[in-house]
Amino acid sequence: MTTNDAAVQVRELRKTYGQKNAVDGVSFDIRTGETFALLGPNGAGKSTTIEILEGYRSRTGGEVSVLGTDPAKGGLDWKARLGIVLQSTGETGLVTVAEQLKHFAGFYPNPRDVDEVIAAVGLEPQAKTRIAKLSGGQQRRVDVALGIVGRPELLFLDEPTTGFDPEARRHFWQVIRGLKAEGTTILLTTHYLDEAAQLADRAGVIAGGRLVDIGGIDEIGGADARVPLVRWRDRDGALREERTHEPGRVVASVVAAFGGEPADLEVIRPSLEDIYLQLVRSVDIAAEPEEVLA
Ligand SMILES: Nc1ncnc2c1ncn2[C@@H]1O[C@H](COP(=O)(O)OP(=O)(O)OP(=O)(O)O)[C@@H](O)[C@H]1O
Repeated sequence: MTTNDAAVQVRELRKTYGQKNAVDGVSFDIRTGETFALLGPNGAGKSTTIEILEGYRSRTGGEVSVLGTDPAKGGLDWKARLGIVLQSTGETGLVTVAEQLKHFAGFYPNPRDVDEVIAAVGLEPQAKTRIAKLSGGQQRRVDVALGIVGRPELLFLDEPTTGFDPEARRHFWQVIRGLKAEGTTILLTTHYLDEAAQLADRAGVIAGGRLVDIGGIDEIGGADARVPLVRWRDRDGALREERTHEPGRVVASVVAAFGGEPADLEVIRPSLEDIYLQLVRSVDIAAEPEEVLA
């Protein structure tokens, strides 16, 4: 099932926990050098999928290839080609940031320079601080540093910026863009849709263990979901809206009809978050009767 430019291939992946279908027939590819975002609400099955790809979790069914290897059979050489930032590692060690990174760098054949990694994640002032004394967001940066110190071919980032302040998130995005430019393949999960829009080339949306959409980050939800919305308030106070490919024309005609500025006029271009929410809500509604019967 291997084609040369796919770093990850997943076919009909299934994972059950007792009666629960956590992952229910998911298929997708991640091309080499691509940043792929796996999006979905809490409990959708993202972490389970990622942990199977990382070789940390067994699967119930389906086929998986990661860098040409079945993760269930991946040895140390294969693991050394991966970088992993788990959802929460809770790095609370008594060692310093630099010591921990040096220790981890020793596990890899061709690690990055530890000082460079510390600078990349913005922890230079804390390099000699014990990890246990760092703030939550700073500890998260240590997790990210540990994920990239081995110069991975494939980097798994499971909600990497949770707890980051806004400036740290933007700094982190720059780090990821640098890794992308070097050719690193990245699988990202995040609940920050702006983060996915900033970083990902393609995305898959997973809900209830199923892939509900997949495509370029600008294609998720379909073209119709991106049609701008013009909204304004009528003279009688009612909110009016019109979806249109020509918002300028609609605004002009509304202004002309008003003979002036209409109240609460806005042109809304749906963000990835708007589109994602619509997609996930429509799946929720469709799934409701089944959930009740289950
Ligand atoms: N070890 C486990 N035993 C039983 N059920 C589990 C286990 N791990 C996950 N689940 C269940 O499987 C489903 C998928 O969980 P998963 O952690 O993969 O979701 P997720 O998309 O990563 O969610 P989040 O965004 O909250 O991290 C959930 O219903 C969860 O309760």
